[in-house]
Amino acid sequence: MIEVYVKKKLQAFLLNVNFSEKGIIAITGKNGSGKSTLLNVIAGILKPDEGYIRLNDIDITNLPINKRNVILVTPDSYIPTLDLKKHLTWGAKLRGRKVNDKEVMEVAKLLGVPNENKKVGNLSLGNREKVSLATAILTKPNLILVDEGFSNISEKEYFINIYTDLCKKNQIDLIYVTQDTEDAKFSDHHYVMNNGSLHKVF
Ligand SMILES: Nc1ncnc2c1ncn2[C@@H]1O[C@H](COP(=O)(O)OP(=O)(O)OP(=O)(O)O)[C@@H](O)[C@H]1O
Repeated sequence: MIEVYVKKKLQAFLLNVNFSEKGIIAITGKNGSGKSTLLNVIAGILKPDEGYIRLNDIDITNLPINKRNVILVTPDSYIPTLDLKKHLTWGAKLRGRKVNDKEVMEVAKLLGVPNENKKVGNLSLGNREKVSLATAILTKPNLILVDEGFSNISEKEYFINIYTDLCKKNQIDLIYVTQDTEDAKFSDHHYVMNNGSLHKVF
């Protein structure tokens, strides 16, 4: 369960949101409407001017980024020089979660992460996105935030369905931001961001 009531001013732009949901949440909206700003505030990269963020009843507003149990995935949140298997185990270990090889293989197979020992930077764009998203799942945070992280994946529908199922099975809330309104159909709740404010569609 994620509860957000925040205000954040960036020059002429004002983010002003208030929502409370659990499960799979899609946020769509035009360029510059404030989607990334909201994810950055929830992840702790930007500090709100006012308000709070609660995750599973815990106030995380003032916790440092690595203590929130939240992972933000952007199209470039991977380490290009790491080999694939190390990447999948590294992300989790860094956050204090030991994953065994069996678990890594299972998640990688389910998500169609390529089974070759290349450096992540040498994979295709879509496969790099899969590696970032798989690493996030293996860490088992309370919340995953995905900022346009599905855009280059081929068979996107198939992938998002499996990814959202995996989140649910692991009791991970997921907020994904996309400019493609069609992508919202995979969510339990859909919001549109318009000029810093959220409007609920379903
Ligand atoms: N560091 C910053 N300083 C000042 N203004 C900023 C900063 N970051 C973002 N903004 C402004 O905040 C507004 C929201 O931007 P944001 O990137 O959150 O939108 P978005 O919906 O994610 O758009 P996009 O899809 O292009 O990423 C924009 O007007 C942007 O110019």
